[in-house]
Amino acid sequence: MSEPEVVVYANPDLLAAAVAARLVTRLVDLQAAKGSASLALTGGSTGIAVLEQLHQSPARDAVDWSRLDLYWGDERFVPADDDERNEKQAREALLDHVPIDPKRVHAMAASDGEFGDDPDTAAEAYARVLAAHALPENHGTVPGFDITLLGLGGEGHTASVFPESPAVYETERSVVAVRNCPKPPPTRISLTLPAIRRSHDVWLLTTGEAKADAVALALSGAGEVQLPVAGARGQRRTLWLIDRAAAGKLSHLYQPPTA
Ligand SMILES: O=C1O[C@H](COP(=O)(O)O)[C@@H](O)[C@H](O)[C@H]1O
Repeated sequence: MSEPEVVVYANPDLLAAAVAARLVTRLVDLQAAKGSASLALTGGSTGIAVLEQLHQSPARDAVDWSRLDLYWGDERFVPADDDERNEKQAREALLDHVPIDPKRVHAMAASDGEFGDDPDTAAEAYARVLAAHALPENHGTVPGFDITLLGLGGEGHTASVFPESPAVYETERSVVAVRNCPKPPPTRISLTLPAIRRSHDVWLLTTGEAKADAVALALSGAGEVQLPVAGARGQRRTLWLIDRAAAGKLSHLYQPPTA
């Protein structure tokens, strides 16, 4: 498992543009090296801002979108056309604007979808999707995503794994239903921390002073039960890509150079 590395950007706009550029470079390199790439998307303000930046960037055409598998780290369990849905936001920000192969877009079910209004059934179905795409070298039932993008909450949740919730104790399942979330909407589907940790790279994206305590705690050895984001690590690389405000309670070593 990799140790966290931190990159601090001066402001949220710069962060979104720089992460979009980093994504293009990494996806192009992966596709050149092995033909295709896999990316797990996040919801949340910073993750969606990155997708919007990618949409605006001419460099997006360097990616072969037809050779990309897309997954989600979590989903709000609402109807398909609900504006809260992470998939809907990602489609509007980017996916509707690039020539992606629809068969390679692996979204979690909506509450009015084929599994009905039962998040447990929808979570089990997504676990089966993951298992079907796991390769022998993944040694299990989860694909080793090349890149997993994650956000975090001020209380330390990541994906939809909240502090002290049943999901944070899950060690067997790759995907779980989550109920009674402190952040609305209350019902969600989420990858578990063990599934996230199968990723090659985990990129944690966040901005703003409201996240500064969680960032500082996660990077100073907090436990994942109290602060789930502390348990989000990649096998190859764990990158914290944050703005100056979110880095406000870290040591000066993490601060960007002053202009
Ligand atoms: O609800 C969610 O929130 C988190 C963080 O969102 P942010 O707007 O505070 O950046 C996100 O990581 C997660 O995917 C999403 O479902």
